[in-house]
Amino acid sequence: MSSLLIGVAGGTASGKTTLARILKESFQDNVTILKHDYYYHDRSHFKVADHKINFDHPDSFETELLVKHLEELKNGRSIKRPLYSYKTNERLKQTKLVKPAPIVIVEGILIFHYQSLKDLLDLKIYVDTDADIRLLRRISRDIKERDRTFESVKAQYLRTVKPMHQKFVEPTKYQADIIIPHGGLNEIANDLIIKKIKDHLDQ
Ligand SMILES: Nc1ncnc2c1ncn2[C@@H]1O[C@H](COP(=O)(O)OP(=O)(O)O)[C@@H](O)[C@H]1O
Ligand SMILES: Nc1ccn([C@@H]2O[C@H](COP(=O)(O)O)[C@@H](O)[C@H]2O)c(=O)n1
Repeated sequence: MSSLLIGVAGGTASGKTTLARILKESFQDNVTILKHDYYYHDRSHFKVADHKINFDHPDSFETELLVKHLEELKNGRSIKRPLYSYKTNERLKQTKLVKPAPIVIVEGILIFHYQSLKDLLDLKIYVDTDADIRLLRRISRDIKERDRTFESVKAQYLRTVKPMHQKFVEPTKYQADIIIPHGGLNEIANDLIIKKIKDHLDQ
């Protein structure tokens, strides 16, 4: 059986990681998760506080490498994925071995932007959460987990995150097979996706 590739897109802090985690908890070793964020270009020479970097533009990622890795996984071969630090904006020297699995979830704000990536996906899910909720979540998360200050989150949001969302992320919503409102813990939507995955595993 070839792997089922599921793409989970949506704005920052919409609940992509939360959905991927719920699917992983349900299907354990049957699920492998790859984040587009692992493939950010190295920007360790900048500090986010400089507000110089645009992390929300499609060119910020090494998407060709992600596409290559997804093809490898789909063909049953392991890959060594990059490791990335949001704290230092750095692609680390080490890599992590990822084994193929029946379900591969790839998640990221911009994954439906690239035709080559979209073509690989068997199911495209867009997690749709209101911008004010996402911003509130992002402020808490970035301060707690990504070593940011309120001022830096605010400046980055206004300078790049919001305009890039409007220009590049939001339009990809209409590329999705399923749009999940109130992303993160939408139980009905999550149950429907779990059912779809079960059907694939039972084939
Ligand atoms: N339904 C929800 N209710 C409250 N907080 C949530 C919900 N879904 C996600 N979060 C929180 O919001 C933050 C961003 O969620 P996450 O799933 O990491 O989003 P994304 O991967 O889209 O950036 C995290 O701190 C997460 O715990
Ligand atoms: N060094 C970095 C890399 C990325 N970001 C921001 O992360 C967001 C994407 O991740 P989500 O979990 O929120 O989907 C994106 O909006 C980037 O601005 C960053 O701040 N620093």
